[in-house]
Amino acid sequence: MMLRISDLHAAYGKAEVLHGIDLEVAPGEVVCLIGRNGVGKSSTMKSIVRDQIAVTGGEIVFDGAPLAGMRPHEVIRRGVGYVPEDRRVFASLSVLENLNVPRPVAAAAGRRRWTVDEVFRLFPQLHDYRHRKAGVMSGGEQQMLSIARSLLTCPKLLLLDEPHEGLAPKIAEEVVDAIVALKREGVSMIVSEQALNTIRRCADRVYVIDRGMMVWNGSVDGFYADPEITRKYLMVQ
Ligand SMILES: Nc1ncnc2c1ncn2[C@@H]1O[C@H](COP(=O)(O)OP(=O)(O)OP(=O)(O)O)[C@@H](O)[C@H]1O
Repeated sequence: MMLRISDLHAAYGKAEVLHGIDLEVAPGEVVCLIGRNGVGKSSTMKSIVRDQIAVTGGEIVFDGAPLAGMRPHEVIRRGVGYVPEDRRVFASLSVLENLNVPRPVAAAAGRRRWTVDEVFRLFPQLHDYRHRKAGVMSGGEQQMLSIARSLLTCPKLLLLDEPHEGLAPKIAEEVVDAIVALKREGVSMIVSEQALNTIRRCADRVYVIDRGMMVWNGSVDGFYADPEITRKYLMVQ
């Protein structure tokens, strides 16, 4: 397994928000994590990269090694790319300057190496806008930039937190195109979503989370075959 999360508990201060999450990602697999607003999708990703949240129980093993006790930059250096929901591009820097922020990663065994030229090939629009300040670009362009920047850390596993949020359908489709292209390159991914429509084209398996617990997992087809799952865990009640 590329990633194995077992019985994960995590908290903000004293408030536990994850109550025993299990999740696995095989090499090259795209797993979709879905659930309503506030159920713990972002918290699950933050727990993997040790970002702002305290892991209070359970285990996360990435690429054969437990991540316990690591700082965020160490997790990223080991090969986890993280594209947070708020994208965190540097608004006053140009596209090119944003892409020069990650320190170049030395080629490591089993890791696909990405260069700025290659990410421009994946996102030609970013090349056209390379001298433009990130702050004036659209949400979709900023999303592409955030993904492009994380690729420069040469991840084996990419965490995309609601990459389609707030994007027009056409732009959201372009993000899915990029996910499909990355999948072809062998990058494993966890993509969080509030609904499954945009991810249908690229997900291998689905995990449904509700109030800090994993309530269902299975194939994309299995998910669609059971409308009760959507009714129970995804519709606004
Ligand atoms: N920094 C924080 N401090 C305290 N509580 C938080 C913090 N961030 C999130 N929470 C709480 O943790 C729970 C899970 O939130 P999380 O952001 O993981 O949900 P989500 O499924 O990703 O939803 P969203 O669509 O809002 O991103 C929520 O109850 C939320 O209010």
